[in-house]
Amino acid sequence: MSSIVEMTSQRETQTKLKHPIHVTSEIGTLRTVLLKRPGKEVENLIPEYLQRLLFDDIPYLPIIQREHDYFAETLKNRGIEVLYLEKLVVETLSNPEIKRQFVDDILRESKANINGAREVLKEYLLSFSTADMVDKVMSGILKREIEESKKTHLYELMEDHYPFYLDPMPNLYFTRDPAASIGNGLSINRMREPARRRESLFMEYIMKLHPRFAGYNVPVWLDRNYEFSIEGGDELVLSDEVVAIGVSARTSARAIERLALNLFKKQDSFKKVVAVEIPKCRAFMHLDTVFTMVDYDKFTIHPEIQSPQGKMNIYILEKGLDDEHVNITHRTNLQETLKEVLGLNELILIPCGGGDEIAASREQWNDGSNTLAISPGVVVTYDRNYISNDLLRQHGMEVIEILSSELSRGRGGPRCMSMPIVREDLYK
Ligand SMILES: NC(=O)NCCC[C@H](N)C(=O)O
Repeated sequence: MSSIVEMTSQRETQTKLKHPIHVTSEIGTLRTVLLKRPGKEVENLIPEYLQRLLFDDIPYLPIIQREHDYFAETLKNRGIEVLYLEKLVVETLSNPEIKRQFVDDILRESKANINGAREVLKEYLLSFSTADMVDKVMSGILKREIEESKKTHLYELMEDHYPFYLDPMPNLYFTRDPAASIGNGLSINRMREPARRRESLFMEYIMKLHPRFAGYNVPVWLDRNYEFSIEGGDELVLSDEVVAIGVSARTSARAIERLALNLFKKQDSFKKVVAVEIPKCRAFMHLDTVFTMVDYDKFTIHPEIQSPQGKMNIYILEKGLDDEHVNITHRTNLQETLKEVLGLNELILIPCGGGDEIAASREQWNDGSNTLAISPGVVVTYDRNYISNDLLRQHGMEVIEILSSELSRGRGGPRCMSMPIVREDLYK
């Protein structure tokens, strides 16, 4: 855990920055990013519950950690400040009263599995140091961890039935999804899948109570109590005026419209929200699994999101007559729509896997389209997607490859594993 001195100096750095969150594009030079190092939560994945926990296989912990450390080092070597979610949460909960409140909140949201065991679990969690308690909450609590004598319900004694009181949160290393920085604020998301819904509680606490963010009135464009779901993998900040949002298996049209209304009302630089409908399937769970921005005028795309005629369902939302209405217009051509909203004459879509039917499908499954831009034309990608990476290079990109054998098993790539906190503005 950081010392007060470290936290004070973090706060001084932030004061100089004026806005602790500042993201006005997908590609502006990345200054600060939030990651989560995969931990014991990954070892609590078992075959019976893989699908429910949104994994396709069980990563090998020492290797996934090594690969993640390599990712973090790659970013640090480029001068990017890396913040860790787990560390921010521990710092946020340093006050015992806040820690108790957090334990109450997390247990309430884990209600499906704890039923009558809440008091016992509360006592159990509070018996740990804050760092160990946070680790427990993230990695899950097994029924066998609680003394037999404290179990008063039949379901608690059925060890071979369902093993967890608190489910593990193995998707936490995909920091992109629970919250998304947009302009000087963020959306703290109601996540679609029950397996991930608790994840955004951490960000709510951090924004309200961590000294790096608390007291700066960081605007929350949409909070996690909103009834319709949205996830950060669908939220792409194309410029300081335009946000693209996927209408996907995870993100609802209603949440997009509400976010657009709030943005237009409260951060008036934003003029357009482009809603891009993508097929609702596991491989394409978010817009950023099939489409990312890599340079001012270049994007990756998985060709399968377009019809054979190259058509899609796209809607542009703009400020309406009053604060409760948006104007909506329909488009069908992604390339033309991007040119229109970004004011460009030319724009290149770089197809995943070079557009080859097999390579595109294989590399998209392993997040070949999911690039993290760290400045215009410089992207971090998985090494395994060699066809897509070569094609990016042929288009003049600098491609920084990271290790990907185990990280990719969770179905997310470098963009999914990172939440930009501060990016430099683009030159206009
Ligand atoms: N932005 C992203 O596409 N994130 C990847 C999330 C993968 C995770 N296993 C999930 O299904 O939510």
